[in-house]
Amino acid sequence: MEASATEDCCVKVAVHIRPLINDERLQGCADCVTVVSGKPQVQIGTHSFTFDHVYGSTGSPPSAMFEECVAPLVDGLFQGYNATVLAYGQTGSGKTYTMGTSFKDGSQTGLIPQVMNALFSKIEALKHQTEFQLHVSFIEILKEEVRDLLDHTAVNKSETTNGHVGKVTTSNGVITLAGSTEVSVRTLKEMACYLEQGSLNRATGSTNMNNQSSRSHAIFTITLEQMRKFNPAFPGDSNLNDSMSEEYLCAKLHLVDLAGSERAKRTGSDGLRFKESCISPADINAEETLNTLKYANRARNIQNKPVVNRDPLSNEMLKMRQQLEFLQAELCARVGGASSDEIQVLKERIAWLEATNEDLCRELHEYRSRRAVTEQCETDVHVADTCSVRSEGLKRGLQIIDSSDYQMGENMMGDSGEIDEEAAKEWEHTLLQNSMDKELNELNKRLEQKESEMKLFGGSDAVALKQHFGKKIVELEDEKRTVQQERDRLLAEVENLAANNDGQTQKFQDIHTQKLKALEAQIQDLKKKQENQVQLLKQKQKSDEAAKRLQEEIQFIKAQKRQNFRHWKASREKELLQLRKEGRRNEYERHKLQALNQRQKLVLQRKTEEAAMATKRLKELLEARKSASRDNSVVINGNGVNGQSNDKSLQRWLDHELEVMVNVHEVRYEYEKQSQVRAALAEELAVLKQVDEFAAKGLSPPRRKNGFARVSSMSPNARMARISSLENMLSISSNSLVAMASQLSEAEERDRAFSNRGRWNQLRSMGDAKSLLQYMFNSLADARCQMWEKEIEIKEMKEQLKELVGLLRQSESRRKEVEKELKLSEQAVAIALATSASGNSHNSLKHFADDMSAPLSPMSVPAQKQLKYTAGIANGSVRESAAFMDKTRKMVPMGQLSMKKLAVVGQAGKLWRWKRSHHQWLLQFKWKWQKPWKLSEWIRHSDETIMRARPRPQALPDVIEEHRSNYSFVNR
Ligand SMILES: Nc1ncnc2c1ncn2[C@@H]1O[C@H](COP(=O)(O)OP(=O)(O)OP(=O)(O)O)[C@@H](O)[C@H]1O
Repeated sequence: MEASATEDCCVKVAVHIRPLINDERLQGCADCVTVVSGKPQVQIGTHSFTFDHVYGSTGSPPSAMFEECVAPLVDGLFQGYNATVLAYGQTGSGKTYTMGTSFKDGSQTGLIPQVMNALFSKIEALKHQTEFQLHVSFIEILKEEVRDLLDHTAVNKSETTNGHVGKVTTSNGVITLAGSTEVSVRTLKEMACYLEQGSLNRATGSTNMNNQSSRSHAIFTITLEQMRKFNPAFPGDSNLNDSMSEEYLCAKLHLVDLAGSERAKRTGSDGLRFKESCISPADINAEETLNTLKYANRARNIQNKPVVNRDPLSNEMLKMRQQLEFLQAELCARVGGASSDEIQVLKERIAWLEATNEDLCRELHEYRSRRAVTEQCETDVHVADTCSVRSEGLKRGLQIIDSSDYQMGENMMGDSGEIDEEAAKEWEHTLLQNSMDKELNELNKRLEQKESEMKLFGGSDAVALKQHFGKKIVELEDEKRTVQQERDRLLAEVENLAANNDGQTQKFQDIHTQKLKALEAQIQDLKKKQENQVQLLKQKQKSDEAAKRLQEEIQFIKAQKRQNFRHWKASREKELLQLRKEGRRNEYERHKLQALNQRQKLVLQRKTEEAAMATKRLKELLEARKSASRDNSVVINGNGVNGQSNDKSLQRWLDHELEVMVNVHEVRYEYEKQSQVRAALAEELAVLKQVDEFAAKGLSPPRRKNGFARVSSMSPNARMARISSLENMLSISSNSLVAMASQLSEAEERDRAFSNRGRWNQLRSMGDAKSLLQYMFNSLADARCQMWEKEIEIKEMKEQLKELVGLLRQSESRRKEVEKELKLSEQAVAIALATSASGNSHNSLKHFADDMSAPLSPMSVPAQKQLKYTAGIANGSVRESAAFMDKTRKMVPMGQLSMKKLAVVGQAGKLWRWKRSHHQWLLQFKWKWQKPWKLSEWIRHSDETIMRARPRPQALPDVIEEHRSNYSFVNR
């Protein structure tokens, strides 16, 4: 921005929405701020605000903040413009984080470190033509005190005057800080060191002074002085020569980390150029976030007039230089410039240059298109190569897959290699699968074989086979014997024939010999067959044994299988039982949880409705106030109304104001309550989620305090149901909180505006003031009297409560005593029965029965009567009180009483009436004030007590009666 271009400009405002931090997440906070997509617009509840920039959440990324918002200010610094960057927002909204005021270990996240980087880069680029001097100061403002953070002595001495800076205001309104350290810096490292040192001093002070950081403003100021050298004849020429002139500029960049907005309210921010508004998106901070956004939105209307901070002398010189330039230009124009020859030469030169330029452009174009073509070709070739390689690879892969003796090619490269590798893997897989299939088939075959063998050898066929082989052997034996006989016969014949020894005989002999040989062969054959049969028989025996063994094994396996099945069945049944048990427990838990969810939801809904009512009422009151203030101003400005009606309108106005205040108080109270409820819900949700995480990892969750013990034992389904219910409730709570925050912020806003204008502007005369004061006095007196009455009532109620508690305790102890006695008497009955059963005399039983008819204790508690009363809240132990029972028993008809006695009875009657009214009151009190769940607990407890107590006094007389009338039964 040049000095000549100086114009008014508005303060620019950017909103930085930080993410929810852990603490907020733990509190179950929800995001209540939304960014309108593509626009620098923020929405919270029903409110909508537009800024110059929005970062974070779903706005622009925070990393762009420096370039878009602060870098132009750094550029402006080099042109002599002052600038200020302010971080405004509630405590914990991220101001320090955004500014980087707590700069540590070279962290680059904040704006200040980025400013320093940009500053030094620019200095480096300009140092050949400009001389720079940099100074920094770092101060902290807490209330009215200014503390120098670069003063070593200031550390740990915040109570002393050391390090404290005096404020001096000069005549032209510029504020200078006397005594603040302004250190000269030469390098980035030095500057970073000072920032770090100052941050450290601030942090130290903060610990000493109870989190001062959120209550104090921190200002880091960078002062840039520059001595620019330039040639006045050619302002654009940066070459240094003897005729150089100098220009001095000095500008400051203030980087301010303001105090938490809710603590230190508005500060004067004259001359600010840029403003970062940090906000927390958490619903719990909704009210303050709204206030911040409203304030920031208003800040956009502040107008600034930037001025270059120039040395007056160099300013004057610059003006003169500009004038000189202007005059020179004018002179040139007037004189008419150069000769026509020169112009001609120049024109020719221009034409030549233009032609050359055209040629060059054409060449460049050709070259570019050639290059494009070459590149395209190269690309095509490359693509073609790749394709061919791929297709080759594919082919090869397919060939390899087709061939049965597939081997993976190790030298395959590139894409084809990948394809082949994939194919190889696939093939390998197929092979493996085939071999496994084969193996399986083999096994199946063997199994089948075995089974057929089993069939062959086992079963009833085996006996038949054995018989068959036996028969076969016998047949063979017979055949053998026949053949042997035939042979013997033939041998004998041969011998006979040998003895005869003639030609014919020789012939017969030969025939016989041949026959014999054939028979011998037959015998041999038969022998072999016999041996084979024997072998077969042996084999058969072996197979039989094997079959037997197999059979035994099968039996064993079957038995084992049966046993396993029994075990499995038993374990399944056990599991089922367990599951059923768990199911029942889960069901019970589910019901319990459902009831709890329902109850809590109802309570929350009721609270939310109450809050909504209060909020609505507040809204109406605020609207009414707005229109009323308009009416009032009309009335007052009109001056046409008599004093009485003016008084009335002032009184109405006062009542209204007070009502608004009370309503704001009510909404704030509801807000606090709602926050507490929300915190409790969030805590439970966090625990449940933690338990869920542990469960997902198969770990047992850590032990919790009493309230959360049941969370750990919840079933996953119950947990899920509870989580969803809690989330639902949290969302309701969050909406309610945001709605309340919105109205509270509105009320505060209007109240501020109202207070600024002056609350008492409505009062125009002393008469008005006096009358209103009188009205106020009366109202106050009324209120105090009412308060006094209420206090007395409370006191009385407290006393009654105390008394009732005493009575309750008394009757409780009495009940216990009675129960004890009852137990004793039961034992006595049991003993008596046992004694009578063992043949004791009628007398002893009679004696016992007499004993039983007599009072059980000196107090003669009418046990049946006492225990017969109907169950209910009012019939709590108070009614059982011994005193009350005594009084009841002592009542006698009025006619039988003397006057003296009547007086006593009258006293007793009074007491009795008081007791009765007291019990009625107690009944009402309990119904009214007891929490519903306590009440139901009480009912259950009292019912149980009665149920336990009731049968005994009834059973006891029955038993005695039975003993009295059926004595023979006892003897039997
Ligand atoms: N943009 C962010 N991203 C992540 N965490 C952040 C961001 N902004 C702030 N935080 C975290 O929020 C917490 C509060 O931030 P910070 O101290 O900057 O707030 P503050 O407004 O300066 O508070 P105070 O007014 O008390 O000084 C810190 O733990 C910080 O790390």
